[in-house]
Amino acid sequence: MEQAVEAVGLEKRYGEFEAVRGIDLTVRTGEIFGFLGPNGAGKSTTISMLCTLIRPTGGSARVAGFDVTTQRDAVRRHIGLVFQDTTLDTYLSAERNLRLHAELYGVPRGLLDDRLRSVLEMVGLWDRRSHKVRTFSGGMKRRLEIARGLLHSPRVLFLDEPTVGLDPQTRSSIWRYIRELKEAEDITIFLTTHYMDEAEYCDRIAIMDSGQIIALDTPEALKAGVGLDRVRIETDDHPAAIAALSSLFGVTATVSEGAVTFGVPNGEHFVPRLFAEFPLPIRAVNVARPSLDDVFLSYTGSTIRDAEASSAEKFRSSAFVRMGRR
Ligand SMILES: Nc1ncnc2c1ncn2[C@@H]1O[C@H](COP(=O)(O)OP(=O)(O)OP(=O)(O)O)[C@@H](O)[C@H]1O
Repeated sequence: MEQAVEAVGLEKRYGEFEAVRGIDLTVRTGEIFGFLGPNGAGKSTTISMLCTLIRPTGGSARVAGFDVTTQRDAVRRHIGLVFQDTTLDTYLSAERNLRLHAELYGVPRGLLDDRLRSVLEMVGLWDRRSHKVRTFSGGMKRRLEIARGLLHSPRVLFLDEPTVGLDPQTRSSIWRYIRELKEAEDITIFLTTHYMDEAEYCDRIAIMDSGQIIALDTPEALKAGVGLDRVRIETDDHPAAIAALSSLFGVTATVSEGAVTFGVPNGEHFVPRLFAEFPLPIRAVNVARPSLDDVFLSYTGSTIRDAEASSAEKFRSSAFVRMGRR
């Protein structure tokens, strides 16, 4: 069976700046594939190249079997898009928006009514089909966009940050639809997110940082690869605690978010030893299995949140320099 997405050395440069640095990637037909990374990592740029919205400056990619540079129309006919900014006509009804899209994509008339009903039912909007979109909440609009993206039965559905800006309840309902979709349709879903918890729902994820894929596997395998549980302890004397941890157990600890933090291979076996042998009072202890944030941390040395904060900082200081130069 052909792969849903295949990229080889895919690259996008803006002048000197390499937004995407020659990535290799294969997405299997039928999987939910997530692209995870901090703001500015290159996720949207990659997805835009795969959707033929921007042209690569190097490498190649095929989507649904078609080349994104030389067979752009064929790629477009076989994909659905849901992007961050809404492109719905809010003065029209939900159904009208979908019918316009169907015309654009040449959905056969004989199939349209059934298809319209099935996608609107899938996202729970069949009863609201005749309402104007401007009366819809943010979550309903996003669901309608997902329905629209599916209307022409695409082979690959691209979702760029499908839940950004939505409240937690709406986010989880969007995810319910995405998972149901995978059961109901013969489709591959390729999405970007910077929410760790959402990446957990994907069959496989690629973690992206500074234009490169730094890890690619199932969420479980990536977390298992970290190999260490994270232990956090609160004490009255952090430097003494760090020294004791090093001399007694040979672990290297640091202070993170106000607690002494370190990794050990088997957290639940380590904690009883800690209480038995540790020379200082322990006020609180917390043990956690590795998260995807720990995966990111182990590859890049910083958390996704820190990476985003530092890229925002870089942006602010370059804006400041630009302003100063005026
Ligand atoms: N048209 C452009 N010209 C110059 N630089 C660009 C352009 N588009 C994107 N970039 C830069 O490319 C880098 C990657 O951007 P991209 O939007 O792909 O990141 P992202 O991972 O999708 O982040 P976000 O979640 O914020 O969209 C960023 O540093 C961005 O500033």
